[in-house]
Amino acid sequence: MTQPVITARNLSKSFGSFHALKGVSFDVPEGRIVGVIGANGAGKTTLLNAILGLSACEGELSVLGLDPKKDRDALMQDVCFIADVATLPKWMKVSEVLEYVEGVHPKFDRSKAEDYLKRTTVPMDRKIKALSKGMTVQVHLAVVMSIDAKVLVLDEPTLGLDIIFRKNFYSDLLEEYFDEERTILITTHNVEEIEHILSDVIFIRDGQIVLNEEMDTLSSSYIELMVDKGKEADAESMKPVSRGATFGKKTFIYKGADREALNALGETRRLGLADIFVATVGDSQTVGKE
Ligand SMILES: Nc1ncnc2c1ncn2[C@@H]1O[C@H](COP(=O)(O)OP(=O)(O)OP(=O)(O)O)[C@@H](O)[C@H]1O
Repeated sequence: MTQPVITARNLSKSFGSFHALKGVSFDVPEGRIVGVIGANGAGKTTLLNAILGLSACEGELSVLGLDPKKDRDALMQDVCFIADVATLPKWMKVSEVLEYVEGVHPKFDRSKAEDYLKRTTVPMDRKIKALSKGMTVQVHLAVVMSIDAKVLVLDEPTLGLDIIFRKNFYSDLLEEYFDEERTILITTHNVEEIEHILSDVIFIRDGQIVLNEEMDTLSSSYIELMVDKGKEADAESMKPVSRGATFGKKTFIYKGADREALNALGETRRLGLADIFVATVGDSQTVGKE
């Protein structure tokens, strides 16, 4: 078996007395697109920053066989990222940003970035400070998508972008950028927009991983049942993981239950990732429900 691209063992991070990551362990193999999903303040950015060597953590962490904190310069040859605060030098023109990245990054393909930007309304000769918020993100994404990296880390990459660009971005990411030699880690609160591209999902709550599963396994194991009147006791006996109500009927969510048996008790349906998150992580935490 090939080495995982990312290996984390018992990773912890504290800010003063506050524990933002509490003993997190996981592996990410090559060629996966992993969604890191969690509520506000759950620890997603803290985890991604550790992977990028931007902050020191306790525990063991290896990315492409390197220690991100000690070997950050070497790691950045093969790792690319966009943080939720997309910043670019405000005084530069868009064309100068591309020129600059071309000068400093040997794996940057300028013509590819220009092609991406041709599909937008971003003017090449405008200064970054004169772009709209969404346009700045578009420039940043065009740069990142044009670097031949092994690991791409995207922290809320589409914040501030319009819906059409967001859809196009994710389809470009899957169709044009991704291949089995690349690995992508992505966080977003718009879970519905990314669930179709994910191969794996990690749910984080209060600095801990509460679920780490392949997307296919996850979506096939959760079923929602809208219980027929009079069958509530039978539905309850099949041990739902969460309970709710819609249109005056009880709705129960099951993990790994026999769908045939559930069909006899009412209407069943598969759940989307946002609903699975709410069912497993809890109603007090919200994600993908904006
Ligand atoms: N530099 C810091 N100093 C103190 N506390 C911090 C610092 N950075 C993060 N935290 C705290 O750590 C926790 C996790 O923050 P983090 O940014 O990782 O959350 P997140 O899951 O990315 O949230 P969001 O979805 O809101 O971006 C939060 O409670 C946050 O306030």
